[in-house]
Amino acid sequence: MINMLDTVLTIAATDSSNGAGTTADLATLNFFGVYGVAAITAVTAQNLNEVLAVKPVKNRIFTKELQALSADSMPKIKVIKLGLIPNEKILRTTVTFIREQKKLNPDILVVWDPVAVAGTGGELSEINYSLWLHIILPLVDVFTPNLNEALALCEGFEVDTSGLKNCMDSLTQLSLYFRKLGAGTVYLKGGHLPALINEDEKTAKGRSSKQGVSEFEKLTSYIYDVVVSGENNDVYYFGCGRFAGASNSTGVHGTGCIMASAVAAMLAKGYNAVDAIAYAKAYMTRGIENSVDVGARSRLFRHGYINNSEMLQYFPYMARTVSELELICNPAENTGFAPCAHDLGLYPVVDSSEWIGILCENGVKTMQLRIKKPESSEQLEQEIAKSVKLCEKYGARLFIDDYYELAIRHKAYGVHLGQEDLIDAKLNPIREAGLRLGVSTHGYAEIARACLLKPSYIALGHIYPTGSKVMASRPQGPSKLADYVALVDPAYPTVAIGGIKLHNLGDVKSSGVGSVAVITAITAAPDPAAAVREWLDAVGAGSSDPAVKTERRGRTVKKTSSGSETGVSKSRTVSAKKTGTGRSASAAGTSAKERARRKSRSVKTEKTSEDNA
Ligand SMILES: Cc1ncc(COP(=O)(O)OP(=O)(O)O)c(N)n1
Ligand SMILES: Cc1ncsc1CCOP(=O)(O)O
Ligand SMILES: [Mg+2]
Repeated sequence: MINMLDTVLTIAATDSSNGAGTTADLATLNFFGVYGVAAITAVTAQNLNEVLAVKPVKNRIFTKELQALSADSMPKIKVIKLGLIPNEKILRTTVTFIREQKKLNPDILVVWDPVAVAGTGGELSEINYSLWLHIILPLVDVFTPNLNEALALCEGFEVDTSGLKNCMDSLTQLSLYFRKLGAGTVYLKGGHLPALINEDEKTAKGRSSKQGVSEFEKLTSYIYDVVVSGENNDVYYFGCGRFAGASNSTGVHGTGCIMASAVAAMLAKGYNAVDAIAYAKAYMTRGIENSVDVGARSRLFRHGYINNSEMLQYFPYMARTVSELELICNPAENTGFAPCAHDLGLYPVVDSSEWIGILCENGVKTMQLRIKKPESSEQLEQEIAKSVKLCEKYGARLFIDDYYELAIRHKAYGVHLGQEDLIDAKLNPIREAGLRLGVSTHGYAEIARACLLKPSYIALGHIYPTGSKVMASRPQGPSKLADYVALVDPAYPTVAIGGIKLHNLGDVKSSGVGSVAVITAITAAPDPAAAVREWLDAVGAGSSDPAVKTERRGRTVKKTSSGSETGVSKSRTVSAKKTGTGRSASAAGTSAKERARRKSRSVKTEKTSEDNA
């Protein structure tokens, strides 16, 4: 169903082939469930081989289009997406219009896809954008150039292609150039990178490989996009396989327009820029993998309604450091963490071994020791050691928050780490010691990062306002929680956290989440033992653990005929393997209807001996 109030205005040209331009923009917006309106800047005669003609509309008509669309009789525009602008007259009118709109509504967002040349090669605009950057970029919230466009706009910049690290640093510098000129989030798409690497470098990089995958292969077998966003210029790397099916063509027609429209749609739906980009990339991968070869130079993108139950296989991976990004290039070594029960059930988070004792005695089977201000390192270690012993005695799963080295030393069941913790944490020792890893996420981009690390479970938060932790993001709410669960389940066990109380538990359970983590609902209860029992009745203690360590789910990275690897094959199993046990009837949110729906899904599940237990 389209939400008519989430309105996106596309300012762009028509494309007679409907592969790109305003009609493709409107199609994309439609498939994302937002309402699209268009102000046409030019009429182009194009097909999948070439641009035959570009005819700008008269500035007088263009001005009238904008006037009509911003009238009170129309839904309020939330996002403006800029595509092909053929000449300076139209550009001036556009800039004036955006300034006026931003004055009237400071929340309006602008996405700019700097179209100058068609994918098939034809010149589309007579504007020298380099001269306009300082005027346009301060008005732009998300700037989405591809590498060729970015290099054309930053004359003299040379991308360092000597290895993945240097290359990512170089793309970050290029993105920062646009940020300094005023752009909000810069989303630099790196698909054109291989064309910048010369033959000599190929052999040199092949020899310099340490891990069996040459630097050349790393740079050419995958696509890396760089996103720079936020006050601190936070860097996000998005990586995905390269689509092998496009090798006989110039690519898929219209991807720049469609991608920018998908980002605009997600912004209109209220997602932040980085989450919008993560989801838009998944939409792109699905449409590109299913694109149609009609025997022309470029292929036709295949649109479709978004449906989270099938989107995980198309999701990009996100990394915050280049060493994390390397995991994409070494899929065989990226084996993932030990699996845990698919439904962890009630999951109280407490700050002392005394609390751990109370939980164990009252039948809780999953819990976390989260000590934020230890009295001393000795006291911290003693508390961890004591808690591990208690949980061993009662057959309960104990996750240790943050202190993974102590968790390894004392052989806890698992560790819980947040997005910031992951930047410095050494994950190999956790994996090698067989401890489970739970990872916090707060939206699509962080889920994309969690999926790269292949944790034992994914925590989704914070669902409601919480007084137990200062949060950088907004509460997700139960509807987004349901979307996230539909995306990652059954590939990963899920845990909901943040502000969950008995009065909102029904909505949380309806999402199908496998576990509910709470702090104050139990620790601030007048009778904690009674509260634990009440919560256990409502949520359940979760299912039992898998009997044996099974193969971690992950993308099947297929070799293409040229020998390069691609993670884009249909046969990949990113969402296909459920390594946990079957769901217990009392598991959070698992209604009979929901279980039946999941069973009928076409995902293969891997049974363990306990599935039938
Ligand atoms: C189950 C669960 N989910 C989320 C968190 C939060 O972890 P993190 O983001 O690292 O924040 P701190 O708890 O360390 O403050 C959690 N601990 N447990
Ligand atoms: C640690 C943490 N991480 C996300 S929300 C949260 C606090 C949850 O506490 P409460 O259940 O009291 O809202
Ligand atoms: Mg933490």
